[in-house]
Amino acid sequence: MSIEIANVTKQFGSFTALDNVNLAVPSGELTALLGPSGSGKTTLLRIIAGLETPDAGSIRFDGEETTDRHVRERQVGFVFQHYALFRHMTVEENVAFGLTVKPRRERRPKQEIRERVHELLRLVQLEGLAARFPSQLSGGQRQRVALARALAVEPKVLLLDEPFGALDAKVRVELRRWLRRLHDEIHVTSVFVTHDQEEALEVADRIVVMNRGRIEQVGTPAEVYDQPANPFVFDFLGSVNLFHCRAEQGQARAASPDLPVGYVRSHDIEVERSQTADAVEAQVRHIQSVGPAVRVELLVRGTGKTVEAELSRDGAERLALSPGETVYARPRRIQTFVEDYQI
Ligand SMILES: Nc1ncnc2c1ncn2[C@@H]1O[C@H](COP(=O)(O)OP(=O)(O)OP(=O)(O)O)[C@@H](O)[C@H]1O
Repeated sequence: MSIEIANVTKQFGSFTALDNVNLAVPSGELTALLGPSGSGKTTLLRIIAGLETPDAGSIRFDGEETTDRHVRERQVGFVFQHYALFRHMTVEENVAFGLTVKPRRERRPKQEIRERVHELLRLVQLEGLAARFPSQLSGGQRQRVALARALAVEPKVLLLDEPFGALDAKVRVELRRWLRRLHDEIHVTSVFVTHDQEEALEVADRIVVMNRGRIEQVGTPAEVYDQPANPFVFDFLGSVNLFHCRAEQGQARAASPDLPVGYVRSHDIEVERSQTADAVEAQVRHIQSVGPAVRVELLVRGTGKTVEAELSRDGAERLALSPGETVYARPRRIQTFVEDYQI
């Protein structure tokens, strides 16, 4: 089921939460709505769900006008950050819930519901835990139950609002990989809200970058990361360092304060012991190991500005840097934008 969002605007009092948003969500894809807090991601998801009505614009499911349809008729499944499982029900009963509360004429026979629930528990890899209560599960297991419950009613669209937001970092990473594999199996059109760039880059087929109620860019993870449409997207998707330089086919040329500002990712800064044409002189301020990488904070000579280079452990060992030393920072890959933007 495809979703088309056309000219959607939503105000809360005088505050514009969504400002003329247009978006096409292709059928069967996993789309991430990514943006900082307050950018309108949840509001857009709730409008797709039918939990919120837009002030203007329309929502179509497979080309069919859905804007005034009740949430129940839209056939959407939800998973929220805080697993809203029924505490007094077992895992099996939780997953079966949507099927057992259907009107009698639509309800399937008990045995069929049981089979469907067990099929779903197999899918979310929780078959052995059917008889447990939510309090006897880990956070990650609860979210998988919530997902199985959402899928039980065979939704046409699956909506997930920060589904792993309340989990610790390691479980988050495991679950997002698992969600990606699950989506590859079931292919239900899914929209996923997150403010975590890494999560969006790793999980989604397509990323919608939002900012202040507007869409800044829509693209594949590689497109938004490698070809950001503007400085906001560049900034939101990773580290930013500003260099005064001229970009020639992505290569930095010279470094003088009179040249325009270019945007460089930390891992695209080369630290060298000797001066080259496109490098700036800098002093090592701080060196920090972060897992497999080493971050080096550099004070650029004559500007008072700092940049951060991210080196591999091997690279850092070869350089054997110490704080206070003079080095040369050379941007390998540089992005410039016509529009002026202050970070
Ligand atoms: N019911 C409401 N009444 C008033 N303002 C609201 C309401 N719902 C959302 N807002 C405001 O609209 C803006 C967008 O909110 P929304 O929840 O869509 O953002 P978000 O991008 O999902 O943020 P977060 O990542 O923090 O959840 C926020 O500034 C929020 O305070």
